[in-house]
Amino acid sequence: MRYQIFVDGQDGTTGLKIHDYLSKNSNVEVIKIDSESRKDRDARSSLINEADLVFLCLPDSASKEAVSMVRNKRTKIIDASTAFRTNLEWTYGLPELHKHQRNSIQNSTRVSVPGCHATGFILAIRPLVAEGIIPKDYPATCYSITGYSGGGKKLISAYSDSKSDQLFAPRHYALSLNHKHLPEMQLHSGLNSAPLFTPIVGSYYQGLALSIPLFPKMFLKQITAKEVQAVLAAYYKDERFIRVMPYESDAYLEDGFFNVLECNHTNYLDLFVFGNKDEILLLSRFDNLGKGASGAAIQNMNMMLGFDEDLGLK
Ligand SMILES: NC(=O)C1=CN([C@@H]2O[C@H](COP(=O)(O)OP(=O)(O)OC[C@H]3O[C@@H](n4cnc5c(N)ncnc54)[C@H](OP(=O)(O)O)[C@@H]3O)[C@@H](O)[C@H]2O)C=CC1
Ligand SMILES: CC(=O)N[C@@H](CCC(=O)OP(=O)(O)O)C(=O)O
Repeated sequence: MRYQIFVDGQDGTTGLKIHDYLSKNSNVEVIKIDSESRKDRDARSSLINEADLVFLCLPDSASKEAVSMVRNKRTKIIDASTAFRTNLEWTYGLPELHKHQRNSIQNSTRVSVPGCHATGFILAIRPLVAEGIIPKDYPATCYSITGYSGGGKKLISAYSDSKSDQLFAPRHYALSLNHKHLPEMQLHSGLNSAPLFTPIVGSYYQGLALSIPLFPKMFLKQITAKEVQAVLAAYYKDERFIRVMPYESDAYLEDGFFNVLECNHTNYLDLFVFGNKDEILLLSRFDNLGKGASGAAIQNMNMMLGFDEDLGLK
């Protein structure tokens, strides 16, 4: 049997990338909406209820509207927006979160895809909170550098169409310190409060690296950077897509610089630990359109439909 799949938001950045993946999967049949009807409520509703699984690749408000249109118990939903990521009736689509999460996703009909920055933060810090190394009330901070495709069609066209010098420089944003990923960062990291988070968008298409500076003197246990690497390596040892890199700070620099693009076009998330006796830096690197969005969405679909979790992903 081939599963019927509909992508609401099929012509957007995340939707198009999901289509690429689906086109290589012979177990699914993609049903499409006419482009000019893509915002027509009745046309969308009809396809949503026809499908076995629907990806929502829409702004939050349109995602909520789509969910309200489901009239049957069969249709499973994977939502890429921020709308349901902290809704406890939904399952957070991060199978590597802890040992029960994969099972929850497999049995769920409503899964939200984590935000890209949130993915990088949670996967790096959560094991250290769970292992009683970092206290729950640790005042965490993090910063991120990301490609402009994370901003969807609007930001992509701003970067592709403009010749403004400003766009050649990295640019901070969310400086009111209220980035939309903060609630999920708090809920799923195990920390009592959200980190102080400052993202930076760069003049390149895709690829993300999120850094978390840490002071071990504020930890519950005394531990070196090298031992932190070992804790993360043990925590993720059976995870196909999380690669905890060996503790070799200098090995990751090319001519003195870190390569943020190395995981592009894959579903890998690489975790690095750098440090000295007084300071530790956790760094997660991945493709914002891969493990940060469409790759993660496909990984969730594979689990929800009973395929191999890595089917079509590399
Ligand atoms: N880009 C990324 O890296 C990531 C994005 N996300 C999230 O995924 C969702 C989609 O993002 P992204 O693909 O980047 O966004 P895009 O802006 O690239 O695409 C969104 C698509 O949704 C369509 N759309 C808007 N409103 C409606 C509606 N009412 N009914 C039907 N279609 C509608 C748009 O139509 P039109 O063609 O007219 O613009 C567009 O094609 C967002 O919630 C975003 O936050 C999540 C993780 C990463
Ligand atoms: C450059 C840029 O604007 N990036 C987006 C990331 C998009 C993303 O992962 O998240 P959502 O799914 O929550 O939209 C941002 O930081 O808001």
